[in-house]
Amino acid sequence: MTAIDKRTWGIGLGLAVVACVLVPNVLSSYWIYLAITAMVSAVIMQSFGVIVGRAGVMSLCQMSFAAIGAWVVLRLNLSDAPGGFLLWLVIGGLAAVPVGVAIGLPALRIRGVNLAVVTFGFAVSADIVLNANQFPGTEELKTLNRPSMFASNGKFFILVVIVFVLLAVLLEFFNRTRIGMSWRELRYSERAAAAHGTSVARSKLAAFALSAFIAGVGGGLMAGQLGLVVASNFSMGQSLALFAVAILIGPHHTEGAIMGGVFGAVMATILDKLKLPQDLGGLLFGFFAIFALRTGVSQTDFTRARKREAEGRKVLAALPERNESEKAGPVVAPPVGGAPLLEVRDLTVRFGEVVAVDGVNLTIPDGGVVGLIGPNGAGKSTFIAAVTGFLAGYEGNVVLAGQSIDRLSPSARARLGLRRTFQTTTIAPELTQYEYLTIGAGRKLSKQEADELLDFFGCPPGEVPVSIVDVGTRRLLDVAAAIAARPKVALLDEPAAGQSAAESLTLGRRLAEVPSRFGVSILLVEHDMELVRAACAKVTVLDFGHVIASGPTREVLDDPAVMAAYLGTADVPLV
Ligand SMILES: Nc1ncnc2c1ncn2[C@@H]1O[C@H](COP(=O)(O)OP(=O)(O)OP(=O)(O)O)[C@@H](O)[C@H]1O
Repeated sequence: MTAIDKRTWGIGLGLAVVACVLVPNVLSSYWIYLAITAMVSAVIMQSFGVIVGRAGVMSLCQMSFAAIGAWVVLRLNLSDAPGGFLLWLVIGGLAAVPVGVAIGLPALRIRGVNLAVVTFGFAVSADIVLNANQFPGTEELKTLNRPSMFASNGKFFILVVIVFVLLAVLLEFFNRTRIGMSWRELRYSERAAAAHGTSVARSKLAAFALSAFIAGVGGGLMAGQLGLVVASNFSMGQSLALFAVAILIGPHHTEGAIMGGVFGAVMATILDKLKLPQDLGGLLFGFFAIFALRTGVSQTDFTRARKREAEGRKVLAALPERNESEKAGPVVAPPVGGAPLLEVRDLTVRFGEVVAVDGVNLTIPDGGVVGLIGPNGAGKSTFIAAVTGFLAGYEGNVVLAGQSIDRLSPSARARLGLRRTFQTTTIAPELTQYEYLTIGAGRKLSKQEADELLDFFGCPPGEVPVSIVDVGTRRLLDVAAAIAARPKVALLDEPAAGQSAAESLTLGRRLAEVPSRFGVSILLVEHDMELVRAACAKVTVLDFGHVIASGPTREVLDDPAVMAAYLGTADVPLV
């Protein structure tokens, strides 16, 4: 935890204590009740924070999970189950988890609006079931038994604050785990997350499970506040309105969850006082949320980004000027490498009638840097996609360190030591470079290790946020993140796009150094021949999906057939 994090946590906890002292002792019973409503909503907002804010999944059924929590708590209360309210709260939260996972299962195949429809469908079904049935205790008029310590509304407010803080701590812990970090990437790009070794399925299901648990606890707290609940407390309209608030405010940050809770409670009260229908609140939130959905940036994200960017700009302004020859570093002979490490045999990829890769054989030696070149549309990116598992239906074999990996998913291949970068990078702009390197590495990096990597690839200092880094540097950061994982082989797809000729040559020299310095062998797809000459001892040339030449770089690049393919004098496939 950084010093800033510690300070923020200190202030947050201090404010929680102040609220627990002031609210019960200073406010009137009406405002205490409203404060409880706001904090219960804030807990439910935390559940939106996980699924919507972190994982970027459009879930419209969080109130249905809350209903499950409330139902279980009231059922246990009705049968005077042992353990009391606090234990029932946990059980209520846990009861929502399997349902959350079940709703999350379709999320493994669909995303975006389609997934929103699935979750909305569940909310509608839950609505119908809840309206047709009463919550436990309603018929018997048995209201919830609060623990004696938290019996009064003032004391119950303190309990809700404690639960909120405990959940905030749990989330802080979770956000630092591998799965929690992966959510931040998942929100922007599932394929980038998979390329970093994240199991997208596990990561999404974990988000559904955790958010359902928190919503279930929120529902239980609502039962504790009201004594008895009715179906309309958990209607799909409520889910929609809170979803809109979540998009607008960004409850994945603790202050956002509180703001969302307060906003929801206050808006309901204002509408009530003005004798306006509550649905108007949902409508208003929805209207504003459209703007947040369009930009993908919530209020808290925006505020935090501005602060971070201002600090990042200061760091950039203080950097000493370095000329290109200083950055270039030593000239290293392109490494030939030793025994075969990645072997691709007879690889064929078809897209309908188009044969994008046609029986390609290619070997990356241990400790070597091999180039894969060819004109636009030759099949280079398709080759990388197939080898790394992103195109499942290929023919041929891919063997990594003697092990056939054809049946493995992209994330499993990444975890075995096969990393890739993409032609278009989609790094979450809210991350700092340090954070992105950690996600790429899949482990905690020491500051020294991260600094060394960033410096080696010519990226700015780690605390600079990605949002103020130019596109060319983002590509270098992507390469640094792939190397940070210390894979066996990294497959780099045009890493020099967006670089000047001098920067490109510098990158070539650096890549030549990677095997000896980081123990990573490389397949490099590039159009910049100077870079290829600087980095690669061997080159394979593709044209129309076929290998037209392969061998030592200098010989291959001087081959007339290769020149013809590049200069366009060959108007038929060269086989
Ligand atoms: N998803 C797809 N569906 C259909 N055809 C595709 C698909 N992806 C690639 N292709 C086709 O496969 C061929 C090879 O494309 P690929 O992107 O692999 O070439 P490339 O060598 O990487 O080109 P560039 O240098 O422009 O990136 C092209 O004819 C392309 O149109």
